[in-house]
This record gives sequence, C-alpha cells and structure tokens, in this order.
Amino acid sequence: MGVLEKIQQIQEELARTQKNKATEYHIGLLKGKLARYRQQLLEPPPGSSSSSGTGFEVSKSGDARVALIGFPSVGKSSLLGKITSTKSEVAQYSFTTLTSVPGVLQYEGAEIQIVDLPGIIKGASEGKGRGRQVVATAKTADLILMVLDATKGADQRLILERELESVGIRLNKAKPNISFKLKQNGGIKFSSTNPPRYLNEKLCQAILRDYRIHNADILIRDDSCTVEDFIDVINENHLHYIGCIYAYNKVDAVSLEEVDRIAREPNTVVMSCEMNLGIQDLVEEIWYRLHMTRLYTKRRGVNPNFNDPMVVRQDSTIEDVCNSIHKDFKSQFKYALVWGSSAKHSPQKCGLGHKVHDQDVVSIVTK
Ligand SMILES: Nc1nc2c(ncn2[C@@H]2O[C@H](COP(=O)(O)OP(=O)(O)OP(=O)(O)O)[C@@H](O)[C@H]2O)c(=O)[nH]1
Repeated sequence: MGVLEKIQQIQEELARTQKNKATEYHIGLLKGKLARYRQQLLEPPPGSSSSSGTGFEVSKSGDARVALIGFPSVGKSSLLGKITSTKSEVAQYSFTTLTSVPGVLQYEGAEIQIVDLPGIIKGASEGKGRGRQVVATAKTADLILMVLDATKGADQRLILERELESVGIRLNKAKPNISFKLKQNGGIKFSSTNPPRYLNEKLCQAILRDYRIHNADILIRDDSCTVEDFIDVINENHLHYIGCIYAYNKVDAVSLEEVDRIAREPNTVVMSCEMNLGIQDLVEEIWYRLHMTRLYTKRRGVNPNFNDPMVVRQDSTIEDVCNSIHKDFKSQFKYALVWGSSAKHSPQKCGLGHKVHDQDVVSIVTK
C-alpha cells in the first residue's frame, strides 16, 4: 500500500473513531502514525537531490520575506498591486495567480519580499510535489499572510490552516515546552516538572515504539502539553513555526457588525482592496510582526542619516551588521561604537558579539 493510501486509511479511521477516554490511546497512536506518513510524503525519495520541488523557488532577496496564501479570487493580486512594486494581472476569473511572482514591499527603509505560496486548494498537501513546494517556499518565509474573503464562511481559513498543518507548518504557535534528547542506549526516560494533564506515559511510549525510538530522555516542562505537542516534538526537525496574519479582504461587502466581529479575532486585520481601507494597517502589522531592527550607520565626524536606515533582523549582532554590509567586511573590523538602547553608555565600544536594538546608531571602525 502506498503512503497516500495509508494516510487516507488513518484519516478515515480517525474520522469514524469517537473521542473519549477509552479511545484516547488508539487516537493518539493513529495521530503519531499520520504525522510519520505525512513526513514521508514530504521527504524527497531516496536518490533525489532536490527536496524543494520545481518551479516555485524564487531567490531570496530583500530584508525579510512574507509568504502570501489564499483561495483563488480573494484579492491576493489586488493586494499585491497595492502594497508592492510588482504588477499582477487582475482578472474576473479564478486561478490568475499561476506562479510565485515576488513583489517587493518597501517600508521603513526595508525591502520586504512578498511571494505566493503555491496555490493551495483543498487536499493539495496530499499530492507529493505540491506539498513539497509549499514547504520549500514557506520554509524561507519570516511570516505568512493568509488572505481571506470576508464574505465567505470560516471554512476557507480552517481548510488552509489544516493544509499548512499537514505539511508541518505551525502558525502563531510556540514550540511545545518538552525537552527531547535522543540517546544511543539507556532506554526511554520519561519525566515531568508537573504531572502532565493530557499526556500519559504509556501512550508516549507506544508512539515512540512506532517511530522506532528506543533510547531517549524526555522532560515535559509544561503540564498542558497534548499528545499532538508530543508528536510535534518527535518530528521537530521537519516542522516550521511561523507567525501568521489573517487578512480579511472585501469587508466593504459585509455588515459593520460582521467587520467588527472579525476584527476582534487574534492576529487579524480587516481590509478592502477595492475601497482602499485597512491597507496601511496591514502594512504596519506586517512590519510589526517581522520584528525588524533599523540601524543608522554613522561615519566618523558626520551625523547619521536618519532617513536611510539599514535594516537587519531582530537579535542581530554587530557581526550580522558587518556581514550585511559586505561578506569580507568582518575581516577589516576593529571595533564598533554604538549609541542607543543597546548601549550601556553612549557611545559604547563593542565587539562583534554585541546585540543591536531597533533605532541604534552604529559606527564601525576598521583596521
Ligand atoms: N468587493 C470587493 N471585491 C474585491 C476586493 N478586492 C478584490 N476584489 C475583487 O475580487 C476579484 C478577485 O481579485 P484578485 O485580486 O484577482 O484575487 P486573487 O486572489 O489574486 O485571485 P487568483 O489570482 O484567482 O488567485 C476581482 O474581481 C476583484 O475586483 C474588495 O476589497 N472588495
């Protein structure tokens, strides 16, 4: 039986098994198996050199990357047209966005690349290549922007969430607080800081056996961890934890009460591309969620140019700053002078390991 059939079989079994105390163990095991098979589906077949799938890999450029996802005709092209410098054709029919065309959003001195996640439609993750393309593109994204149609039901969002979930993408979720260390021998050691409320050791042991894991140290640090969390930890190397903004478009076509209800949901922005409403709020939310750091570089004896920041990722060090100026710059580095909230005193003389903060002024002194 092929992997796809096995997945389907488990899904059917899960659907017909009633959830209760007596079936908890069986369901947990099935979920573990399902995650294992899905992973097999996404992994390149032995002997193949590429894991990315073809056609959709766009070169990474810019300071950050946002992956756009949504059903056909929700307004992705219209949105791209409004916020980026790439023109996209808008048509009155579905599936106009056929390829992953990057657009660039310029904001606060940063270049934010916006790409399409390969068009997701219900069940796409079950087709091998498709799932891999989604993962390959999403893997490089710093944030996912899910565009939804406010005039449609909650289904569209659930389907996309499930789709991403099944290819190993976790949205707005922290890694489960479980320490999992594989060992060469010594068997399975299971411990917890507080007794887990939703996990039992017997089930975890059975899942580990199914994964052919016989030696590991496991420490559950959070008593609210579920069996799904436990399975995620075992599969951690194949998962991507990415932030997601839900952008509901076409709010011009629904009642004010409905707009108000949607807008109160977490991680959500409401907008209308047609009426030019909420677009700026969305751009600000993207910027906020990317946690970018703006730096002003300063030459000796000259004031920094506060209109032209250099943009680096959150938690960047002086070394990262040097690398983003030029790959050989680090070898010329003597020390850096830093003014701003990361400096203990202004200016602070710093080495390569110093972490910069947003809006710091940095002067790099070379040999
Ligand atoms: N009422 C309303 N219609 C909109 C809005 N934004 C886009 N549309 C319409 O929705 C249709 C689809 O817009 P597109 O931007 O092509 O959507 P898309 O998601 O890129 O579609 P595909 O390329 O098929 O994936 C067009 O007819 C737009 O005029 C909006 O804010 N309000």
